[in-house]
Amino acid sequence: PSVCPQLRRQGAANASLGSSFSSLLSRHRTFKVVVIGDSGVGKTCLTHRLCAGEFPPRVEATIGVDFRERLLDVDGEKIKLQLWDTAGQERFRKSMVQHYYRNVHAVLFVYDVTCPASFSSLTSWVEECRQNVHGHEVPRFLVGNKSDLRAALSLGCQVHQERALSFARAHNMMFFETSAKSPPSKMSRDGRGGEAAPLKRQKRPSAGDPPAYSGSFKVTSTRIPEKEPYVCC
Ligand SMILES: Nc1nc2c(ncn2[C@@H]2O[C@H](COP(=O)(O)OP(=O)(O)OP(=O)(O)O)[C@@H](O)[C@H]2O)c(=O)[nH]1
Repeated sequence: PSVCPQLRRQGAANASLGSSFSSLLSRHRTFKVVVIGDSGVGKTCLTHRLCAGEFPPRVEATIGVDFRERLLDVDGEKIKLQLWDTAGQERFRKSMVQHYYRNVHAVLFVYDVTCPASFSSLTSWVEECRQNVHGHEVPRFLVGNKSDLRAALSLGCQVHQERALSFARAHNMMFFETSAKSPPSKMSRDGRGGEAAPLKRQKRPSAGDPPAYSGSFKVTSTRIPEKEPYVCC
């Protein structure tokens, strides 16, 4: 049957209104989380693990920034975590720094537990964050990565948890230690990398205390051979 052009136009307008309304409903709140730290500490591997559920078979130095997303269910609400995997090398990041921190909701400072130099650099990463995040406090997290390598190293070459914990306290951060490569399998629940779960509370936080935890990201124990070993110091 033929439909008069006016009705057809009206129908099309209703359909388009309906589809934009439903896309509005399915839109999730998005939280921008920026991941910062020296080159080689494992920012790409951690964010890949969190979003793809595996340790990446090969990685290259990040240039500028890579984006990864993960949908999370928080108290029944779906939220989108937008992870900004930033370049650790100065030459690949210098023009981008302001963009990293614009409208950021949380910052992850990553160091390598087997590389004390990457821990020493944290002071300048924290300072960079302070200079670029204006007007509001953002939650900040300290993440010690590559804990799977601890056993193979002498104690002198490692960053001790107590040291990291006191840094976290001094800078009002939560602290987690983890491995993007082979995390503790007992923390795995859903087969994907995901929520950070404190393993052991170091000290009960009180109103005056920064929240400090030692823990692990909940990730799978899939093992994929690395392309080439990364040497820190
Ligand atoms: N053993 C072990 N190796 C890791 C882990 N995470 C990353 N690596 C290795 O560390 C090296 C550097 O990892 P990336 O994720 O590229 O480091 P990045 O911090 O993103 O480096 P930039 O992109 O240069 O800033 C790679 O060889 C990874 O395979 C980990 O948890 N355990």
